[in-house]
Amino acid sequence: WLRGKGSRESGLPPGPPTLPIIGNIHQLPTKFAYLRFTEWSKQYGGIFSLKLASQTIIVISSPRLIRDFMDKRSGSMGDRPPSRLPDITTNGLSLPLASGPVWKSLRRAVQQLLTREACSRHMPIQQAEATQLMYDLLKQPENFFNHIQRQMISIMLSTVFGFRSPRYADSAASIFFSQFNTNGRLYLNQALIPQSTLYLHWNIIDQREKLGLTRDMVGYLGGVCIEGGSATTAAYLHRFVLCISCYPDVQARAQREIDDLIGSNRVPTSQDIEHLPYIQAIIKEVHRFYTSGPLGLPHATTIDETIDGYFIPKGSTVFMNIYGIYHSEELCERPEVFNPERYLSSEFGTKPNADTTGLRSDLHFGSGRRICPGNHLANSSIIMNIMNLLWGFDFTIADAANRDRHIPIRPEDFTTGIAIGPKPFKCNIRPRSEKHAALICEAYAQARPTLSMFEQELTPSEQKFVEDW
Ligand code: HEM
Repeated sequence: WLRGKGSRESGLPPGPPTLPIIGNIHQLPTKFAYLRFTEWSKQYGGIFSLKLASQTIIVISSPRLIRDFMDKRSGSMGDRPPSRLPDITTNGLSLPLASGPVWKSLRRAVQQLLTREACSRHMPIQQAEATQLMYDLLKQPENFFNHIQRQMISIMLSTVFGFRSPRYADSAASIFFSQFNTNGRLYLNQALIPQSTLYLHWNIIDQREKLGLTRDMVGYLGGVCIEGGSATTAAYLHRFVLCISCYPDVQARAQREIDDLIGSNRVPTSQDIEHLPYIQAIIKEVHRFYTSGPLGLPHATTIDETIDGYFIPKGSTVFMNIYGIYHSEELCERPEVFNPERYLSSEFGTKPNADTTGLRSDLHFGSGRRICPGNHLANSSIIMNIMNLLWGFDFTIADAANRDRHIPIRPEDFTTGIAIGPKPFKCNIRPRSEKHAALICEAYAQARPTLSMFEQELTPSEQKFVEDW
């Protein structure tokens, strides 16, 4: 039964030479696989294959093939490869890893929570939370890393469960995270959460049977939203702070743009973004430069497929090499440089005459029917926070070693978890003027009634924090 094991079957896309039995296992790095995959894509092209013993891995680094294969044939590409450990710890109920009817029910429910229309109902609390972030930065700028995480966890708690987390330490957020981390599961505790505040998740519970959800599935859904939704968006904002601190010219230009539109007599609102093309370009460039999930999440094929004359057997694991596309020298001028301007001269930040077939601006959210269901929520948080931060604060990198290196793009400076973000770093954050600081305090006072609607379940120490802060 070992005969042929590890070797590449004829008809598969090309790839690095294999060894008997193990295939390419010995060449796979344990960390930062996207860098090796990107090197291989330069050698073997927009689609290549690897063998891990008898398992076939397909890596796609061509936007055209992502469109034709992963987006258009999403029905046969939308499964996930089996993952034994997470399946044991979550009973197969974790949406990002789930398959078959369980995935269908969970996906329908999450989409209901996060449609564009549903997200517009979350705007007031997102806006109020973004205002608290400015206020937090005024009061304790050195803790910016945690303030950003708190905000994102709090938004997810409010949108999913109807209550917020006003501070980071000993908060509902940390309790949820510790439950999630220790048990690999997160239960919805109805006794703790009054019906009146459980406005959204309650909808899901109400329709539980229609959606085909068990009580356990509802619990896991909440956990996945909080974990997936907050870690990714917080890591994005950490990457933004890093980029903007290391590139003072970009920061100054963005501030000129926002000053011309808004000045210092009011805080930004969500409608302002339409008139801020350079800031829009910064948002895209941060996604491109430091890709959150460089290989997305793996997909799996449910039937035999052919693409561009290659055979892709049923059960193959397929990665989209988002990092490789965003850092392709064929597509981008000097991809290793943080340069938002590239998005002012072309829609996808590509160089003149690049072949942009199949490119889209949201590759970082994945593909096909598995595309990130949290994209609207993430986008609106990102837009609001980036406008606020550039309007209200000056950022300078505090650590001279980082400043001299210009920008730490080295993979070892990044976390390797669910979403790639910089490890904690020091940054000096100061309000741009006393007038800006006063407006931030005023905006926070105005945001308090919205925030307090989600504060009916605070612990006494959280209550004291809210009163004193
Ligand atoms: C900047 C922020 C975010 C980025 C870059 C991001 C990126 C991604 C990516 C690449 C995938 C895999 C898609 C695929 O398999 O093709 C994904 C899946 C997922 N994301 Fe996000 N995400 C973000 C924010 C959020 C938010 C705010 C939520 C809110 C709940 C969320 C919930 C999920 C879920 C539940 C899945 C699994 C979907 C499935 O397997 O059907 N994400 N995300």
